[in-house]
Amino acid sequence: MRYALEDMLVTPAEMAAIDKDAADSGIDSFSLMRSAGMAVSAAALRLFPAASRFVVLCGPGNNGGDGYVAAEALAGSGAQVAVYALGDPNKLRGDAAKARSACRLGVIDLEAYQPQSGDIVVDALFGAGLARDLPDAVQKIIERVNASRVPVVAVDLPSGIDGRTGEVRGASFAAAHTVTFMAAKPGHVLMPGRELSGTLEVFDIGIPARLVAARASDLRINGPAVWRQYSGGLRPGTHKYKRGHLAVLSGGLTSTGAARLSAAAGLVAGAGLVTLGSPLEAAAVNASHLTAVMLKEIGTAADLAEWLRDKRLNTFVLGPGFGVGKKARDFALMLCDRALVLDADGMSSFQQGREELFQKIAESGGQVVMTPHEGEFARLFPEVGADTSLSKIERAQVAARLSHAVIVYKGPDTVVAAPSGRAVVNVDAPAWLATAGSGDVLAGIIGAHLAQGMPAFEAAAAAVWRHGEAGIRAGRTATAETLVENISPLP
Ligand SMILES: NC(=O)C1=CN([C@@H]2O[C@H](COP(=O)(O)OP(=O)(O)OC[C@H]3O[C@@H](n4cnc5c(N)ncnc54)[C@H](OP(=O)(O)O)[C@@H]3O)[C@@H](O)[C@H]2O)[C@H](O)CC1
Ligand SMILES: [K+]
Repeated sequence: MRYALEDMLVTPAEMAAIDKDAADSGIDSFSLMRSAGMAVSAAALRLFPAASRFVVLCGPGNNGGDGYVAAEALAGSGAQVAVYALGDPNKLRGDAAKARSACRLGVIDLEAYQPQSGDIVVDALFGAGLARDLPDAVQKIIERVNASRVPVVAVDLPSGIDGRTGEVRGASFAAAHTVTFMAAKPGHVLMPGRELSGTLEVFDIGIPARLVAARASDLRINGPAVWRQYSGGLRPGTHKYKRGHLAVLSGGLTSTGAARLSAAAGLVAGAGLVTLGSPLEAAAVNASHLTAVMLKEIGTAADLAEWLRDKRLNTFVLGPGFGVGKKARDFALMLCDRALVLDADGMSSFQQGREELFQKIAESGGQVVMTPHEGEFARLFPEVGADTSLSKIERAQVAARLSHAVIVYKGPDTVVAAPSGRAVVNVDAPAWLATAGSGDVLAGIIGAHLAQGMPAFEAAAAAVWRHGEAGIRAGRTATAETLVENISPLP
């Protein structure tokens, strides 16, 4: 069996258990620290060959231990190196104490460090063991370094980033590059940790991949490896190939554009047929803008019930521009037993009465995907949104469990979570993807995948990835329309 470490996400607690398993299996933990420190030294030399001086900042734990190994290796390569330590280096324990005594350089107190032009900082203050907010004195040093614009190479994580949540604990270095070990951590992919980590290098220090995989939960970086086994069946010529019929429900006369964007995206993303269900008052305006997308008059719950007698109608998008209120609630409850993307107003309509929706989803066994951004998430799951002890991944997992739906928790670090706890974090979205109508396009792509028979989790994860790729292709001046034009085939 092959374990793909490249897309795995491992929490600091899981990593600590993996370290222990490695030691229990007879692997020498100091040799792991040596590999870690050597990798950091190699990265620093590779990225900054013209540095006048490497300044290694060492903390009180094993992250500091990696720093002493790196400092010794940098000095051994002929570079100028200075080491500054937090706390008394004589109090280091275990492997970190060993690394300190194998380093021939003198150590200066951390607070004395004044960044100079030409310095490259190697940040080995805190890594996976950061347990609380940083002390004020350390925050001051970090702010001093950040203000000086001296480049920082972080060991494992930029000090101050919580590896589980990506949150800043008081202050954090803004690293140019981070070298982490064996697998990326949630803190490297969740904001603001992702931005503050700079470029990320995952270095294999020699822990067998099977030990990592044995402790890792079902948490991944989103990419084709997560859903390729299903996208293969979507290609013309394969025996599973079907294109499905996607239905998108339009809002009233003055808010029809959002649903048309979803419909257009659904068609480009591969749904065989797309029908816009429109209230009569908006039928003319919709008709004047549609060509390949079909139009059907759906104004009332009775119209919808009649339409639903056609069991081939397997997938719906409800929410974009639809309007908040009873009609949206009634429609959503009628659609829970089909594949349903509940977006925007479709979700906001359940700020009150969500229990009925969640129960219906659980009972119907349909494939429901909900796509909240931060504000919608807080409306639908206020108690989860307000729990600051949880990471964004954990909030999405709790919401998925509560609602029985697949949750696409949108943002620059979109998380897709299933009720089972399975989750992916998306990392390919460019900043300019946050443009008006972008969410409507995403809802349409998810709908297209569901219509083609992809399971809800994979349909959502693949859509989020494809939406990000469309953003990259559309470039900085992307609009919702150009996003649709730039949806490319699924890999
Ligand atoms: N397999 C691997 O990934 C390997 C990783 N290595 C490196 O080891 C670190 C993790 O080492 P650890 O000792 O567990 O943790 P840290 O060095 O990050 O920090 C622990 C010490 O820091 C103190 N601490 C924690 N938070 C604070 C804070 N806010 N303010 C002050 N001090 C803090 C903590 O003290 P406690 O009182 O909480 O015990 C510890 O003294 C990993 O990141 C890698 O770099 C190995 O080298 C190789 C294997
Ligand atoms: K660090």
